[in-house]
Amino acid sequence: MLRKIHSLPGLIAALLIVLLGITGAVLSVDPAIDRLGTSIPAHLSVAELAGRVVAHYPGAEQIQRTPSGGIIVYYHSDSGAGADRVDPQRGSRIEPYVPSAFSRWTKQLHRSLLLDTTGRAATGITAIVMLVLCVSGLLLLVKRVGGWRQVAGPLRGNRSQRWHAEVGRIAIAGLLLSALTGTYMSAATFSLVSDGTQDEPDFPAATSGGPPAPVARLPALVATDLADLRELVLPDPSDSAAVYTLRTVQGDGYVDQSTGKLLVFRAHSGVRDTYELIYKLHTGEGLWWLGLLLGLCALGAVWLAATGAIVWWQRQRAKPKIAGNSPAQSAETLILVGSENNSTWGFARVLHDALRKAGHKVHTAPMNQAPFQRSPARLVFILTATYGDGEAPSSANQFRAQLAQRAPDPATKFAVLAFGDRQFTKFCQFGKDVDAALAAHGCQRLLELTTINRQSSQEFARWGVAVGPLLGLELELEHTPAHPKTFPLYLRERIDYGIEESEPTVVLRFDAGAGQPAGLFQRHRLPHFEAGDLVGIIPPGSPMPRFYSLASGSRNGVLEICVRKQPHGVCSTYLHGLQTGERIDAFIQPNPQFRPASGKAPVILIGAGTGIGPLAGFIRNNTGKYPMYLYWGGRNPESDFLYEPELKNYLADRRLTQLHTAFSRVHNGVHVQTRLTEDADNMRKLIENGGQVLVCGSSAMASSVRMALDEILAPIHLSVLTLKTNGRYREDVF
Ligand SMILES: Cc1cc2nc3c(=O)[nH]c(=O)nc-3n(C[C@H](O)[C@H](O)[C@H](O)COP(=O)(O)O)c2cc1C
Repeated sequence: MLRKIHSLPGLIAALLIVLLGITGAVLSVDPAIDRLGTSIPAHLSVAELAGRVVAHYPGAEQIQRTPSGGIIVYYHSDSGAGADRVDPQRGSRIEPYVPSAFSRWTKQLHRSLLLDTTGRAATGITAIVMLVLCVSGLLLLVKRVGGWRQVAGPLRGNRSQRWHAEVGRIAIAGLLLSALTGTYMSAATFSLVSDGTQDEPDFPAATSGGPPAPVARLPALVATDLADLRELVLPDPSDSAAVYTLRTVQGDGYVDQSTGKLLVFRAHSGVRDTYELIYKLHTGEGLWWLGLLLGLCALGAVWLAATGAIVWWQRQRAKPKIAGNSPAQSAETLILVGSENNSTWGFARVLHDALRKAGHKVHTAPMNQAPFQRSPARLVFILTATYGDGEAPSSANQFRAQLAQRAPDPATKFAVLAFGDRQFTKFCQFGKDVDAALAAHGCQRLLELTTINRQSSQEFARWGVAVGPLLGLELELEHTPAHPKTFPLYLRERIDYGIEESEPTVVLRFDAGAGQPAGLFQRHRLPHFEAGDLVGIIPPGSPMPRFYSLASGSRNGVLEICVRKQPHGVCSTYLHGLQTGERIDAFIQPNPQFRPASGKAPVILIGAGTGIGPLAGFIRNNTGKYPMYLYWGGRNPESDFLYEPELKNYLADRRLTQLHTAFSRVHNGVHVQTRLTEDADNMRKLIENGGQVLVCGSSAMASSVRMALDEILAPIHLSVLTLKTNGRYREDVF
């Protein structure tokens, strides 16, 4: 619902938001330019200024002070009427005052789209839409990150989602201010609220009628500071009944031209002061720095409209399209889906199709629409993502409450397939909660809960292999989530390890094929990537990409991965068989969470086996020589000390501060977690100094490391969970 409130009005008003954003940003520069060309004298009275101006302009009719402090004189002379910007110190001309036609046009476009009343109404409605977008966007952001406390924390999601949320949270205050003030000003334009400008003072009933005194000596003007002046309208000297009209920040009045007394004065009402404050806060007039900030936020609105449209389109593309969905009333099997960004639906569709092909009558629906009461189905598959910080995704946020009221028949068998990301502290938490809730209602598990990390096609296929026999079927579940366009890579170099241990591991270095003939629009250039990102490689004969952590960044000129040959592994066997010069097809999947934080705090890198790849990449790119400590576990130093020569060079040139290795297949062999425990004092010191931990390797190794570190950190009242919550513990686990 919240998402609909955010995306629908956003999409409808997107073009107007873009237009108002651009024109608002252009206009925001005016106050700063105006302020730049203005010198503001301290403690000058209106009388002094007017005296100086009149000396240079005997035909002066009006003196105006702009919100930025500039002084404009409107006058008539023998050559006609004119307006000049004047120097307040001398009263002499600086330059003719010619308001910019472009600026006026932009203002009209911003206020009324050059369409008069209809346009004003449209911009007013856009301001209200902006208000709705700001509030709903903020609530969505809070939901996304898992609570108000995490609002400033790291953002997750694909690139467009992250950019949308990142710019949104930076610009929200400015956009909210612009939207609120814009809405109020529109309401004032249509007299829905008062702006207080109608409260004019009454013209004085009588004046002294005496001869005009020099303006510089009129007491009411001597008593008015120039900083308070808005406008002084000078009287016609030939009319003895005429008066000065004085408009100031505090109010408006009339001054006798002979006695200089304030004949009438009417202070501005609270309504008027409020309107003027709102006007100032919207335009930045008189607050040039605020104007510039609001201008940047207005550009942010343009960016948000563009990225918001992309995010919406991506979500539409991934929307569920389930063919042959049996009615719930006749279905034998239910597939219930919990999803936020729709990718889980792709997996659900593959399961649906496979079961249908095997003759099952399947009904697939969002978890919030679980038809337990309407359906005779006694087999339920739950495929659900986790969102926020361990919470339900939007299509499942009512599920547990509904379960309490309308639970499935206890004879129902169920299996939960939980989608998540190991980078989160609460990995697949919602799936785990649902699994426990169904069991608590007496339903039987068909299979233990299975987790799928980062939409892994392989893990999904393995789950199919496990589920199939329980249903008396052979379930071949092949699903490849949409991936970016691939690019060719050519093997430039390979370094083989582990042959003696019969555990072949190879470091492969690819380039973009500088020596290959280029097509018309082809460039032999690697796309941008960083060490720690993932490369998806599509082996021949399988549409499923396999992901490998990158050991280099594109700035290193090569794409480097470290691959261990897996028994029966389709892709690892393919990669191990590659000869230099051969081509593969690949794409990059950014993994921005897995990077060393910039700065001087120590970085503790922990890995085993091929997990050294991205860690070696981080050290290679540590050109600032910040403290980096590597703890790495291998099998045998003779055969599989991966990156040995490079690591020695990094130690020598201080890109690496300390290297701790652990080998398991030697006399008294140990694993990497043992090294950590041996070095516990050092480890505690590094963490107390703000250290960050990056772990890469198998999930078994990562879990042993977590246990060892929890023990090491207990005396200083810290834990892996606390470090994870603070973004100081990151894992890349396979
Ligand atoms: C903002 C955000 C928050 C997430 N929070 C969690 C989480 O707390 N635990 C977890 O295991 N996965 C989390 N994930 C990962 C998703 O569950 C995972 O990417 C899932 O495959 C997305 O499925 P969907 O596209 O159907 O929503 C989060 C993803 C995003 C974008």
